[in-house]
Amino acid sequence: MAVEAISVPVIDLSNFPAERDKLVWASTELGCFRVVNHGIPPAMLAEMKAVVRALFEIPAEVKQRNADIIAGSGYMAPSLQNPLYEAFGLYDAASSADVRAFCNLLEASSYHKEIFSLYFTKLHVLIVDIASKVAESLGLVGYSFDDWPCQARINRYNFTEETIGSSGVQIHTDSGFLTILQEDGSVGGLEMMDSSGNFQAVDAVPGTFIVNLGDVAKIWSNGRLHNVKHRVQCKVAHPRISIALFMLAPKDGKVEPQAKFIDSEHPCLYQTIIYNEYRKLRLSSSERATGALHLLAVNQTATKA
Ligand SMILES: O=C(O)CCC(=O)C(=O)O
Ligand SMILES: [Fe+2]
Repeated sequence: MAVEAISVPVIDLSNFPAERDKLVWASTELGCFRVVNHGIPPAMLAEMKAVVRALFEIPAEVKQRNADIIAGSGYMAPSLQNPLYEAFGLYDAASSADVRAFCNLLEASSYHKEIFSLYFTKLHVLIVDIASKVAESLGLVGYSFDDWPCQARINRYNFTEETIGSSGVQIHTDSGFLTILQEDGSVGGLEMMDSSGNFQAVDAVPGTFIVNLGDVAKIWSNGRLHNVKHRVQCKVAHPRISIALFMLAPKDGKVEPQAKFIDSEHPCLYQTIIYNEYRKLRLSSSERATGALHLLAVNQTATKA
C-alpha cells in the first residue's frame, strides 16, 4: 500500500491561546502534531545529535551497562523483532542526578555530559509546557506535570541499501502521556496511523519537534486524547538517529481518568492502574503492538448496574 506524506498540524508554542483549538483537534483526532517556536536553539539540536551519534560508537560491553531501571528502560540491542534498531534509555531524564549517572556508566566525556544535561534540562521544561497546554486546551487549568518522571530514549536505525522497504521499528503506541521526538533531519521514515487506519509518512523538518500522545494520555483524559499508532520504516540507505523524551505518568505511578472528564455523558472508561504494572503488561504479552488499553476497559454494564 502506498504511504502518502501527511502534513502534521503545526502548533506555534509562542501563539497561545490562539492555537488552542488546533491543539485540541490535533491531540484528540490525530494524536500528533509538530511544534515550532519551542525555544530550543538549532545549534543545541545539532550538538545533541552529534553527541548521540558518538555514543553509539562505544564498545558493546559498555553499552550493556545501561541496564533497566523500570521494565524496558535500558539499552536495547538489535533483536529478532527489530533487527535494525538499537537504543539507549535514560530513566529519569528529568533528574539531573540520573542524567549524570547515565553518562558516567557509559564513560561519556565531560563535554558530552554537559550537552546531555543542557539538552534534557531544556527539553524537560518544554515537555511540561506542552503537556500543560494540552491539559488547558481540554479545560483542565492549573494541573501540574512538574514532577512526572520522563524517560529519554536515543535511537539508532542501521539502515542500508539492503534494508530499504523493511521495518525499522514495529507498529506501536507509546505507553506514557506524551512524547517529544527530535527526528533525523536528513533521514525520514516515521509513519503515523491516521483515523482511517492508513499509515502516513511524517516528513522530518529540521528545527522542529514531533509530539505524539500515548496510552497514559488516553486513560488520563477518559478517552479524549488519541494514542496514535506509529512505526519507523527504512526509506533510504543511511543510518538514522532520533531522540525521544517520554513524559510517562504521575510520580506516584497512579494512572486514572481525571474527574474533570467524567460525567453522565462520559462514564469512566478505564480502571486505575499503576504505570509500571501497565508497562509490564505491555511487555509481557503481545500487546506492545496494539496497546494494552482494552485490558483496562471498565465493563459499562457492570458499572451501570
Ligand atoms: O525514531 C522515531 O522516529 C520514533 C521512535 C519511537 O516511536 C519511539 O522511540 O517510541
Ligand atoms: Fe514511539
